[in-house]
Amino acid sequence: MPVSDYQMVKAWDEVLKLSKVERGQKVSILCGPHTHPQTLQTATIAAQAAGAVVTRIELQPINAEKAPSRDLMNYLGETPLTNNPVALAAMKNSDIVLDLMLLLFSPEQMEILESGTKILLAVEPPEVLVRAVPTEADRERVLAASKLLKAARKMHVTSPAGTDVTFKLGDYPTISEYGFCEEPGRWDHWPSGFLFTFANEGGSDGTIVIDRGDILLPQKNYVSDRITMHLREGFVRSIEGDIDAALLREFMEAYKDPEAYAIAHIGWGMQPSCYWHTLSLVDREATSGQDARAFEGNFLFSLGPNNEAGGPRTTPCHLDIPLRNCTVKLDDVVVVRDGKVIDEAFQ
Ligand SMILES: O=c1ccc(O)c[nH]1
Repeated sequence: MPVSDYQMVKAWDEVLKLSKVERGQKVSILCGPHTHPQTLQTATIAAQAAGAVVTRIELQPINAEKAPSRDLMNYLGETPLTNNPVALAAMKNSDIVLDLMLLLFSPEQMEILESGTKILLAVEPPEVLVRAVPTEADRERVLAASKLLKAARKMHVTSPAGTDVTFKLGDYPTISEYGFCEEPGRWDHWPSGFLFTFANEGGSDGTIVIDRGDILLPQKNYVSDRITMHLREGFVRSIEGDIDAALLREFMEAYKDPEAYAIAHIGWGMQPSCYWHTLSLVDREATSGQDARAFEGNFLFSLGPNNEAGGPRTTPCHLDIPLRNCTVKLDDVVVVRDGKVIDEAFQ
């Protein structure tokens, strides 16, 4: 349903409080012509109400000639912040940046975070943001799970559809997303509620079957016939299936970048306020698909860049693929069984 400004301001109030935005702090709101006006206006009001010094930084979009669609995650890495020292300096001098434009997987994002500035990404439409306002409980639950993921040296994922893949772990950090930034230098995404790490270089082997009903992002569609990926030494070596596989192959080939086939982040969803089915209810261009990334019990794997975690790959081709009904095992502990999160594993 449509969201009232009052409701959206209250949602921002909660998120800014959880992010410890205090009187006198410097809040920069990064936006572009595609930013949702209600999100921008209510973020500005809530930041002022928190007593912050508020600056809006509007940047013009780039890469339209390179990206196959308007989706914000269709072409990552270069952003309107690239070669813009004026805006970069403003953000490095802020306590928090509310990113309503999307900097994900960009060197500039890393540079801003290293300066101690917090970055909270929020590009979902207001009705999604209001439905999935984060809570302290989300943070505690995701952090409890991340303790196990940090200590794991192997992830084994299976499914009735035929997925049977093993990832060697330990070389990359674990990233927890729970929708707010309470520590300096932290990046988060509202809404979220999931966690992931990146597989060791060359350490991913086996088969991933994207089953009927599983989701491809940024395509934002439910796969209608199975896609089978064979992985060897960290890269997808073949993508087999019918029309969905052919579309995915052509999408990836268009980037002309071998790094597009590299396994990137792997993890699972833990957000009870996000759902598998909602993608069928929203305008595809209005959402970046966070419901699909965060819904409880998915196994989420991605392909492409891993610079976010200090890895060497910066390919602009980034796919996020959440699967249902998987069983995820860390060393010998099952954390998701048949698509259900096993909370006892994190106690
Ligand atoms: O929130 C996000 C969104 C995309 C992604 O690849 C990771 N986390």
